[in-house]
Amino acid sequence: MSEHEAASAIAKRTGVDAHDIAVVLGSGWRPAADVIGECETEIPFAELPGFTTPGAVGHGGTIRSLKIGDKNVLVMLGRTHFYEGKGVDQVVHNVRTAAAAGVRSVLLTNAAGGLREGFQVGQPVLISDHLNLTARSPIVGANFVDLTDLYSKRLRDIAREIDPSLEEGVYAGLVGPHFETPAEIRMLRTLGADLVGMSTVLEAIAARAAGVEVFGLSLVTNLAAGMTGEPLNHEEVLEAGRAAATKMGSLLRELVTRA
Ligand SMILES: O=P(O)(O)O[C@@H]1C[C@H](O)[C@@H](CO)O1
Ligand SMILES: Nc1nc2[nH]cnc2c(=O)[nH]1
Repeated sequence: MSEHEAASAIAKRTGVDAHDIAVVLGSGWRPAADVIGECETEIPFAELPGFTTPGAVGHGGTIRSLKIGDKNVLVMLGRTHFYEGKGVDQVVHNVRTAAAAGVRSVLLTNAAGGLREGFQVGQPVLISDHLNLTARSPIVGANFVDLTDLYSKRLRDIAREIDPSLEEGVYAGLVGPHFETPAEIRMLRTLGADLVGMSTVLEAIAARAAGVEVFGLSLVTNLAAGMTGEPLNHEEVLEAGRAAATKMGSLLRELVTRA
């Protein structure tokens, strides 16, 4: 199924011909959806061409259309991850659909492990750049897409106007679904990563290829493997997301308003 079929289905179901901004909510971010704005139309992924219900717990599996100020906003509660084995095109169908629906900017959020000393659980971090360690690309063929300033400085500056305490970091996108070993976290730190996750990088590349401005925001839901000596688990990730939902939802709402 093409993204154009999904975009026309969204236009038909929402009555909105073109949306301006899309927000993708990662693990544990679902409670932030209600804070971002009042839902006008909600569509289960399963009812949209080419979408599948997310396999990861904590991913809502619906798309909401709402208005924030004069902007028509798509909020995607959940995503497909590459580790689900459905291929790269399935992972990036969300942002391709958003682009086909007319959005100019996509705000990608995720739950991530914190690698940098001083990062705390519950801390949001602006993604300044990424390391794509999936060994994959959503782009096929000799289309040499430029990725400089992939994570829009314009939107990062607006986010810092909203919350000057926001720090920036480099996000390492791995396949997962296993968490990293302590040795891999030491390697990633040597490679310059500040955050580690299992999403976002392929979506960001696909959005850039579609000419859509990209913003990325990680919520540090745990310190990366080996930093505390404690084991990692997904429930801890979801709990940190729930605890930060109101703050994260408010930040995203204000960012959409000013974007
Ligand atoms: O969609 P995101 O990247 O927030 O999901 C993260 C990565 C894994 O899917 C899961 C691990 O807890 O959370
Ligand atoms: N790869 C990875 N993804 C995460 N998502 C939330 N925490 C983590 C983590 O520690 N590692």
